[in-house]
Amino acid sequence: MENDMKTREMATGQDEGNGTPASSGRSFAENQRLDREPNPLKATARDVCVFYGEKQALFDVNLDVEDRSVTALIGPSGCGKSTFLRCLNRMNDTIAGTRVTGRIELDGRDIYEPGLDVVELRARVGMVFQKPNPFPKSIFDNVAYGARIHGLAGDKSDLEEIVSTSLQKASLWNEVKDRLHEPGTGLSGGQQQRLCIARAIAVSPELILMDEPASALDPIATAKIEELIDELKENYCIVIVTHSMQQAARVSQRTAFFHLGNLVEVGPTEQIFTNPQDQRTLDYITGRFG
Ligand SMILES: Nc1ncnc2c1ncn2[C@@H]1O[C@H](COP(=O)(O)OP(=O)(O)OP(=O)(O)O)[C@@H](O)[C@H]1O
Repeated sequence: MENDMKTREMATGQDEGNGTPASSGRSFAENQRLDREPNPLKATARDVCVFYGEKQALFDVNLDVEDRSVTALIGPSGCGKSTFLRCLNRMNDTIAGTRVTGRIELDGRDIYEPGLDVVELRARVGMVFQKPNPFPKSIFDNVAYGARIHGLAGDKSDLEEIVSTSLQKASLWNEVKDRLHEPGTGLSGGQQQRLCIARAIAVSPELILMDEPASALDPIATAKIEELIDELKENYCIVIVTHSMQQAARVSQRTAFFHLGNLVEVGPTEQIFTNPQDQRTLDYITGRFG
């Protein structure tokens, strides 16, 4: 009971020294209702193991990812959160000596099946990294980049439409509409991260992976990204790696706790933070390790 209260306090509280408000002004309970209907599954992982050369980084991970909701991956440093995230769009393929076993399906289709077009997969599964990484191009060209490569725009006005819609969805349009041809790298860190989200959205992904998307940002920019995640979940499936348990509690509906390469526990976020079933989860969320 004491632990319950402590963990509830941790999850609902604000980041120490950060002061980030709860996203969209909604209460913790409203955001993570335990009684909400589960959404259909977007992705499933079954018995997923990852090896970097001889070293095994993930052990038999089984995880269901619901559509139109946010799944947070939490756990101590080195537990395999980013490794798992990268499995979902086969980014691990780009690291020499990496081997993935098991099965990962997106909409019921094995994403590791021979012959699958990885470029197309990465358009369906967008990624936003810890450090904003705009291309050294204009704001417009950053967002237009993927649409051009994938031939999504029939003509110039189609492309302009894609760029403006994506910037609007990323809550950046009003700040940049008069400077679309200035360099993306000239924006603030928070704006750059929203530009990267707009770039990801521009190719109409179904799943968006975010690897600590706010960890390089100040509290105000962090709050904007959290609000944006909250809005995006209405139309997209989002999986986010975060070191901040408060952030996981604010933005996610489901939370998965990793430890030493194992997925220890996954469930509704409120349950994970108030009534975890595994002692390791409890130890982590009460700050005993990590
Ligand atoms: N490219 C790589 N080559 C070899 N080992 C790696 C590589 N990337 C990650 N690892 C190892 O795999 C394990 C899981 O790493 P991973 O980055 O997935 O953890 P994480 O939970 O995301 O950590 P953090 O929270 O610190 O980012 C760690 O032991 C790490 O050292």
